[in-house]
Amino acid sequence: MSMHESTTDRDLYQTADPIVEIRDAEVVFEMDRGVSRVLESADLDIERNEILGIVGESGSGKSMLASAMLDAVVEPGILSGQITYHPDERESVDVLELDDRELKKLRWEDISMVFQGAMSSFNPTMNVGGHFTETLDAHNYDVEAGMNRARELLSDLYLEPERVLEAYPHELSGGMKQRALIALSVVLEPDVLVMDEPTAALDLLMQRSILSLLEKLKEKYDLTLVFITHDLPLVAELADRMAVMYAFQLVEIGPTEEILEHAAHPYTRALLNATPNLDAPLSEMRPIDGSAPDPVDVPAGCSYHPRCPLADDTCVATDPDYHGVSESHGVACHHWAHAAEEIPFNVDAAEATTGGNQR
Ligand SMILES: Nc1ncnc2c1ncn2[C@@H]1O[C@H](COP(=O)(O)OP(=O)(O)OP(=O)(O)O)[C@@H](O)[C@H]1O
Repeated sequence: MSMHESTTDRDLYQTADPIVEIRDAEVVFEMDRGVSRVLESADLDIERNEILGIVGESGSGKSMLASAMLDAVVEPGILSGQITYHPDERESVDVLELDDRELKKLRWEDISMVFQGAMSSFNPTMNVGGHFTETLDAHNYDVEAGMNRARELLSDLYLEPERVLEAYPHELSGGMKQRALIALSVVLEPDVLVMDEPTAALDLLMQRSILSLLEKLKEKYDLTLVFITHDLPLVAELADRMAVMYAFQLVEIGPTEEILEHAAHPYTRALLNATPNLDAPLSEMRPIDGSAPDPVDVPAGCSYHPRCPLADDTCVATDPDYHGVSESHGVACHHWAHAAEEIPFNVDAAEATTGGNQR
């Protein structure tokens, strides 16, 4: 898929006031068994103050996209493309041109990211308060003012500030640790908070309560939120827009409600049909037939063709361009216009996207 053919194509992933612009972002790993392209020509805007959900199966490249945004792709991965951060409408920062010191600043003070499994990144020998003072100190912030902000954030997240600041990581439950980590991630007042699988290690009740707390935090502190997840119900509930990844590419982008009701990519429709009910636990999801491609051996043409019921010779031969389903809804599929008709939502998915589930 290539998304830079014409102005019309660009309109599909461009937003009015982007805080981050990702253009033609690619990540490759040179492996013994060949070149592994784990992010392919990704084009995406993150709109100021939106909640964006990035969804897709495990291994589809979601974390790579997030790491690319912060120039944080692990060695020996090679990132190319253009990442631009706009602190405000008129200012532009070329993220891939920043030196180490500037990058460190960007990653805490502008675009903060909670990595997958980050709860274990707390230093077990340091109490939670120590993590806050160390972070504030490392960035030359006024520690006293910063700790006041930390206390306020912790209490916004329904934690007892003094108790939590004195506690060592092992003394906190998973949910408490996750909330303390969120407070730590935003203590230096970033504009954007990127969360990779923010609730994966938590039970369902804790997941939902953390999400509603994040929503509150977003309003109070004017944050832009990006969720990377395979939890479709989470995205349905929270995100203003969603981006769907399949095989290291963005295959559909648009307003969440529009995609839930009129998904135009066969993969998105399969993903929605695999979710029995957007309120149901993820464990009840039915798998999609077939398996995701190996990054060293991605099928030619449309990479979804081996699993797609609509695939024909065109799909085998040609990588689809981006098409506009509406002004703000784009899809990379040759057969997008017939997808809804050919792949109807099953009853559960239809119920979940139209009735029953108030979004
Ligand atoms: N250090 C690495 N070296 C080589 N390949 C890697 C490395 N890290 C990840 N990959 C590969 O990159 C691809 C995309 O991985 P990524 O973690 O972005 O997927 P994901 O969609 O976030 O998956 P998950 O939901 O499981 O976190 C996968 O095929 C993965 O095996």
